[in-house]
Amino acid sequence: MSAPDYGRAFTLWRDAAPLWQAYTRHEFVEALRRGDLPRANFLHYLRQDYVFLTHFARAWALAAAKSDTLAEMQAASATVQALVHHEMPLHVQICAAEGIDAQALEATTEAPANLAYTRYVLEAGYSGDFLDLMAALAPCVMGYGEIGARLKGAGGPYSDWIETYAGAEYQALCHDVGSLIDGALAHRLGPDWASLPRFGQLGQRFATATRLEVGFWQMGLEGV
Ligand SMILES: Cc1ncc(C[n+]2csc(CCO)c2C)c(N)n1
Repeated sequence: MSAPDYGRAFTLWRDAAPLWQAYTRHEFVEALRRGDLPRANFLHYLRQDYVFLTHFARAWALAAAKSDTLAEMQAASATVQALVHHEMPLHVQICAAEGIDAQALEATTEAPANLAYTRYVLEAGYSGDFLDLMAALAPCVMGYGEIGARLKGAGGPYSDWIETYAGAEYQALCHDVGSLIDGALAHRLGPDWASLPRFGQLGQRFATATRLEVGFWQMGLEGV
C-alpha cells in the first residue's frame, strides 16, 4: 500500500529525511500493530504523550500568533481546539480507565526525549517564523497519519489508538495541514519555493523533528 499524499512540501521533506522510515516503522509501532506491546509501555508512552500534547497545543497557539492570513489563523486555532478539547481529554480518559487519575497525569515527570522534542519545536517557533514552526510540526501530524493509514484494520488491543489516526477525520486533518504548508510557502516565498535554499533549511528542521520522533518511540519502549 502506498502512503497517502499529504501535499508537495511534505512529500519533498519526507523523501529527504533519512530517518522517516525509522520513525514510521519503529519497533514501538510494529508492536502496536501486532498487539504485543506491553500495556506498561503503552501507558508510559501515553503519560509522556499527554505532556507532549500540552507543549504541542502551545506550539500551535504560537502558529496562530505567527499567522499572516485568516486561513492560517483558522487552521492553527482549529488544531489548538482539537488538541485541547479532544486529543488531551482522550488521554485523560484512557489513563483514568487504567487507574491513573488526572492529578497523577498532570504530575508526570517529563522524560528527556520529551523535553528535547517539545522544546525544539517551541524554539523553532520562538526564534523562527510560521514556516519554521510548520516544518517542525509536520512530522508529528503526518507521521501519525501515515502510521494510522498503514495499520488500519490491524485490530487487537490497540485498535482504538490505531483507528483514531486511520479515521477519515484525522486523515482530513493531515491533508488540511499539507495544504496549509504548501499555501504558506507560496504566500511567503513565491511560486518557486521548492527550489530555494530556504526550503532546504526547512527540510533540515523537518529531519530533526523526525529524529526526535524516533527518540520518543524509543523512550516508550525503554523507559518504564
Ligand atoms: C510523540 C507524538 N507525535 C505525534 C503525535 C500526534 N499528534 C500530536 S499533536 C497533533 C496535532 C493535532 O491533533 C498530532 C496528530 C502524538 N500524539 N505524539
